[in-house]
Amino acid sequence: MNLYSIKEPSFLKEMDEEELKILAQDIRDFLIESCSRTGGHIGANLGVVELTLALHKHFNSPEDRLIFDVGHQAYIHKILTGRINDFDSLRQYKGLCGFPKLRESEHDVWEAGHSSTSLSAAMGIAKARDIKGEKNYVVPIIGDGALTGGMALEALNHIGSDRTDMTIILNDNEMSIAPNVGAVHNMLGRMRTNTQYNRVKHDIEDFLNRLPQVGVKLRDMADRIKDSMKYLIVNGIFFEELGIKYLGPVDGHDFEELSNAIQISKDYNGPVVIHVITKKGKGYHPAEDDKMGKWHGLGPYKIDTGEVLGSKSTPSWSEFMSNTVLEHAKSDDRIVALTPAMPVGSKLTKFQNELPERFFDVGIAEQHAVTMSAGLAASGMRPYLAIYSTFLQRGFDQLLHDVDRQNLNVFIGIDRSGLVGADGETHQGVFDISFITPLPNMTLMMPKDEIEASQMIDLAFSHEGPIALRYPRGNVKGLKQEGTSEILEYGKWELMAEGDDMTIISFGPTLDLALEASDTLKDAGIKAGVVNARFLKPMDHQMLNALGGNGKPILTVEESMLTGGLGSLIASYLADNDYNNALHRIGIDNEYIEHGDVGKLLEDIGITAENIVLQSKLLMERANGKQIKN
Ligand SMILES: Cc1ncc(C[n+]2csc(CCOP(=O)(O)OP(=O)(O)O)c2C)c(N)n1
Ligand SMILES: CC(=O)[C@@H](O)[C@H](O)COP(=O)(O)O
Ligand SMILES: [Mg+2]
Repeated sequence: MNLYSIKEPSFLKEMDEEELKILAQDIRDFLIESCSRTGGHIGANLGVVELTLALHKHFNSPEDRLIFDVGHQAYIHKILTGRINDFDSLRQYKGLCGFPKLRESEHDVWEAGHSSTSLSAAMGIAKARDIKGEKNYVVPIIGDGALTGGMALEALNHIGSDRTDMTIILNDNEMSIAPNVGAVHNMLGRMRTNTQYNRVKHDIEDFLNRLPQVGVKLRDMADRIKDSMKYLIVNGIFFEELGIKYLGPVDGHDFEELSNAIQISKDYNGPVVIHVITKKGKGYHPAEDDKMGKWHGLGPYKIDTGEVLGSKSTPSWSEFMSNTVLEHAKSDDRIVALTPAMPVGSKLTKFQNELPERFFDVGIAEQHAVTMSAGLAASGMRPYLAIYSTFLQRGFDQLLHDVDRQNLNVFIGIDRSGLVGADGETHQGVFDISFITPLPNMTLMMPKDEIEASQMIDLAFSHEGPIALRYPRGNVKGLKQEGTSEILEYGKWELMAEGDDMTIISFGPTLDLALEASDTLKDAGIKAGVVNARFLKPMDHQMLNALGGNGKPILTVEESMLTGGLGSLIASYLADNDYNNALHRIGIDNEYIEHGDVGKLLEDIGITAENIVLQSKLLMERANGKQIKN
């Protein structure tokens, strides 16, 4: 069939297995080709082609609610709900979102991006259904990786005890981004291989069902025998004991098996989990053979070779950070490294290979990772926790309650700080400054380049108390470290350009824009100094007193939320100390920033050299009451 003519999924109801197989192949071919140009989460999607077709065949979306955990595997769902023509713009500026998006389709009933939310969402949606007396199926689709997240386990605890009617699809491909880890993963492994147990269980149930109805007593006894035998033979005992009916394992690439399991679940009154076994990357060799998580999500690639296009010549920030930390760890055996399921993205695999006994991938468990770091520090270790800014949001209470309050020596590498681009509003790393700076004991830094980052890492490992270093997605500048590293003075900002008329204060990558703007402003006769506010906490009060004292206008620039950001902190400091410099802040003003090319997003927000120039002139006019020449 012509994929481009699909408007909604009801046509699937009429399709037989052979037709479905052909459609599955067409969708795979489309995804491999389309993602080769745009990039995207190709691996996860190739694994759920048959599963998504089966779900849309047997359930009636949108009345039945399909809730995708993380949401990175919803491309087939998007195709089946009439969005194939938008795939050229996948994850691009103003284009199709890489995750379910309420405004894109009535079939997207839940937005995500962060993992392990689907079961709690399903519980809320199912409860609302029951209270309102509606009749529909609620179907969360959760991966084996996402199932290890605390929220998912909290939700199972509730769903099982409440016996709320829903069909949980557990998509088990043995992979998180990297190979999945942990005891839940090991347990799923045992369930996967227990097909024999399943057969025995089925035979016993069959035997009991055939027993003549010779009285309640015998029937009760038979049930009890069956219950006690469960411990020996029933697969999925974990779910069954929680009160959730287990069906599986089911081959997720076999339409007949999928159909049978879904039909049984629909007839069952109460929560059911269907354990579906799939192969990540199915049908495309480079992705199918990938054991390292490279094909989980990536940029454009060559289809025939699987070569990823557009690789950079300098190391990524993640690689630089993790390898520098590894060098420290080699000479200090108190240093350990932790990651919540992101060894690939945070580039900790070298650390993992070289010092495996001091490396912990704790799975999708940010809260646990933060508190475990605190525990390590409480026992004299020097933990380094690499965590994406967006995922640290999950661990905020742990950062406050366990790390900061106890003033422990935890070093946090805040990866993907600032805008991340293609993943969009669920993943932008723009809130951490606002939620970290109120914590009394924290130190928070962001370097302008890798040389400064090196100095900050030195400082972090000798610092007493919690300390965090933000670094962006993308690559380091490729600067050469000359001689021995200079020692960074704690809490000191850096004057990068002199200028008597006004001061631009920024930090991290946006400093380059500030320097460029300062140069341009000279043509308009404005001498703008540039300050590198590399310590976001504590701020450099000596420098601020000097700037406050000279009374000249101050412009702040940050790739971060304005509320609680550096500009706000400076404004508060100036006001609290009776300085009345004219001030303007450039940053993100109370909105979520969607997906797209970071350059374009920065332009929209006004984080460009041109806008810094413009705002500087306006600020100078405001302060001096006279117009500046263009
Ligand atoms: C809270 C949170 N932590 C980490 C991530 C990063 N992440 C995205 S997908 C993924 C792996 C999910 O594995 P699984 O649920 O098994 O899905 P699969 O990709 O295997 O289909 C991870 C760790 C995230 N999205 N949210
Ligand atoms: C869906 C998700 O959370 C991850 O797959 C994320 O897209 C990874 O981002 P990076 O590509 O920046 O590692
Ligand atoms: Mg998985």
